[in-house]
Amino acid sequence: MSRVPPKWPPVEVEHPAPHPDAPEQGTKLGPHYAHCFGCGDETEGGLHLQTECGHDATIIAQFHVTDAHQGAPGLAHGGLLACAFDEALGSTVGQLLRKPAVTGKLETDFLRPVPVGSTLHIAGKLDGVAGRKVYASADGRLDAPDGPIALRARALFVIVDFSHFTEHGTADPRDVHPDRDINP
Ligand SMILES: CCCCCCCCCCCC(=O)SCCNC(=O)CCNC(=O)[C@H](O)C(C)(C)COP(=O)(O)OP(=O)(O)OC[C@H]1O[C@@H](n2cnc3c(N)ncnc32)[C@H](O)[C@@H]1OP(=O)(O)O
Repeated sequence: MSRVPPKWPPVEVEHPAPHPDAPEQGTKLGPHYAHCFGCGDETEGGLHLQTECGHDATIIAQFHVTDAHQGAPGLAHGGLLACAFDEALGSTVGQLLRKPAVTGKLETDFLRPVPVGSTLHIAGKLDGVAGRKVYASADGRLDAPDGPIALRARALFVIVDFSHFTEHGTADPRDVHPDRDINP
């Protein structure tokens, strides 16, 4: 089976600089929402992704794989790994562009099994913007920032108005103000 990916990004894009308010390199980023399955600290069975701002406009996320994340005995479930990338890529878009966005498309290449007990080091970056479409990608390395690549993912995020979260979800409209026009 060919593993040659299609052209990425699939359309002509611009390469925006990170927003002036994007966090500086080394900044630890807490959960954007305590009940988020990907990063929340009040979700018992969640992924508890821990993210920080890396160098060269990257967002680095660490996912510690536990027994709660198994698919096959001793191995991480692929869907949960894809979820970790969704979260890491969403954080990359939100933190670097400071605009609310949702996942439109997520593609994941699973290159190596990810054992329980390992830590996946995910490095996300922006690949370009075309109107409301934001293209981002990430590599996930096993047990070290320079470990072997276990997964690769590419995603399209679509910039939305904050009302996306109040009309379709239960976000509080009072949370909207000019300094916090990002995902709730
Ligand atoms: C600090 C903060 C941290 C924040 C940290 C946040 C971390 C959160 C991480 C988790 C993120 C999630 O999981 S978000 C949850 C999962 N995702 C969702 O629930 C999204 C559900 N889908 C939708 O709501 C909608 O389909 C939208 C918003 C994606 C798009 O609808 P729309 O607003 O009507 O716009 P629409 O015209 O359809 O699409 C806009 C453009 O994108 C293109 N487009 C849309 N979807 C696709 C697609 N699958 N594949 C190709 N292209 C697509 C369209 O062709 C169009 O291109 P063109 O005509 O302009 O060329």
